[in-house]
Amino acid sequence: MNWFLFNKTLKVGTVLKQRYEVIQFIGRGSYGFVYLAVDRKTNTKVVVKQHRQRRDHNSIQMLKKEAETLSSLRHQSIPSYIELFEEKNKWFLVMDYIDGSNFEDLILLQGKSYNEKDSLQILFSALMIVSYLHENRFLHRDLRLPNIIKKDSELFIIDFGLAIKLEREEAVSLTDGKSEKELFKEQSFKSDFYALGHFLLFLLYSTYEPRSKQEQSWEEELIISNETKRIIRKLLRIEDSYDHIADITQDVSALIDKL
Ligand SMILES: Nc1ncnc2c1ncn2[C@@H]1O[C@H](COP(=O)(O)OP(=O)(O)OP(=O)(O)O)[C@@H](O)[C@H]1O
Repeated sequence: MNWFLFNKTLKVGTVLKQRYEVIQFIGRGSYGFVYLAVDRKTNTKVVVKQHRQRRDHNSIQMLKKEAETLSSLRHQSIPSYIELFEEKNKWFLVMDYIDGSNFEDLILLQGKSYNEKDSLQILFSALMIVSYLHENRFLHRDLRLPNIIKKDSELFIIDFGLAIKLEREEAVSLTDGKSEKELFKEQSFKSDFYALGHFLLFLLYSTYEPRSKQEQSWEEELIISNETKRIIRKLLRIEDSYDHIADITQDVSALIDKL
């Protein structure tokens, strides 16, 4: 197989299934290409993900798994599944397009900054969506800045490529010398809590102005309340971790009211 030709991206103007017209190439993900397209049937913008042939992954399987996850979720803050299809030996997944900006772009490109209260309010909105996932026994396992989108004042979570349905939760306690990667990917709800801890830290760092040339720990660098520090420590499992998402939501909401 000619890998290069197989992995060529679609041209703007290509119409798939006589329905989806590619209008923009959005990006190259770990296992596929992502396009913005217009659904001629509904005249709305959609996202089309195309698998990319890789020697080391079964990208078709991954795309199918993402389609299965998306099709079993229904939430106003998660893109709706439209369809999965094969055309000319390539597989495509179509979903709603969320016309907003992800937090990586908001902070790094647009220079947005979030104070302690803003950051906790954003975390609270993310927790509402993750609660829905966890209630349905799904773990997202990739809650990073590029996968959390803000559209007007609403938050959305995208990219269910690594999500899994948890049949049986791994018993996990403290970090036990695990690497960051292992903590993100663990088959436990705590892996999403861990990612949300990092998400909160990134939001808080958006207002950070270095006061010393020496690099310090986040607890020394960030000027935030002890309560927020404690929430982060628990999310990152530096101390007694959270067991249930409802406990996080409760702590965050009580603290927002206080600040
Ligand atoms: N439903 C969507 N609405 C808006 N933008 C989207 C949507 N899905 C994906 N994108 C955009 O395309 C980019 C890549 O998509 P996605 O993260 O799902 O692909 P991936 O192959 O899993 O990538 P990665 O390796 O970065 O995880 C996202 O960062 C986002 O900018």
